[in-house]
Amino acid sequence: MPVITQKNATSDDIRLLYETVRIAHEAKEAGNHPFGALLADKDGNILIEQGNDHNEGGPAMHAETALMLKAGKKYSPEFLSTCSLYTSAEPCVMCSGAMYWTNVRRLVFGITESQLLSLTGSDDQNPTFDLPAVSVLSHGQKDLEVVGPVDDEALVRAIIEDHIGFWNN
Ligand SMILES: Nc1ccnc(=O)[nH]1
Repeated sequence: MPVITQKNATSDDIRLLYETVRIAHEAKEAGNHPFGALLADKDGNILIEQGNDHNEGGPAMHAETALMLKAGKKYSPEFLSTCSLYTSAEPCVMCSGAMYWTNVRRLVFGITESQLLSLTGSDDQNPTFDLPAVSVLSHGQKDLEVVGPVDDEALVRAIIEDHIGFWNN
């Protein structure tokens, strides 16, 4: 069985989650869904940024999956095992899978998928799952660290802001 460690966010994690809020906002301004993700190295340097890209890539082009596809092409699995995936909203089953296969071993997310579901409802464009990433990842074979949801009111408000009034539910 894999070891899934759940930890609290560090101040660096919070800083990088605010960056995902900015990326999500930029995605929304570009006509995509308000989701943002980034890959950071173990020192907290941003290596790749990626917003939701469904306009170009279709409905499966979630920010996290798009990010993992780029990361897996650019870096070795050994290096990626030392990196973290940061995302404004908890990755869905597809994106958790993309993280797993790309060999990124640390996940940091802001709000849960369940919280996201309460924002999107059954919107045609984003009929959100209600499945914790840990539930997916705990069925794999890799040891991973998961941080989230983050208990920081200001950050949660910042994440949610771009979703309010966005979804038809
Ligand atoms: N967590 C996410 C849900 C839906 N779309 C995304 O790009 N990301």
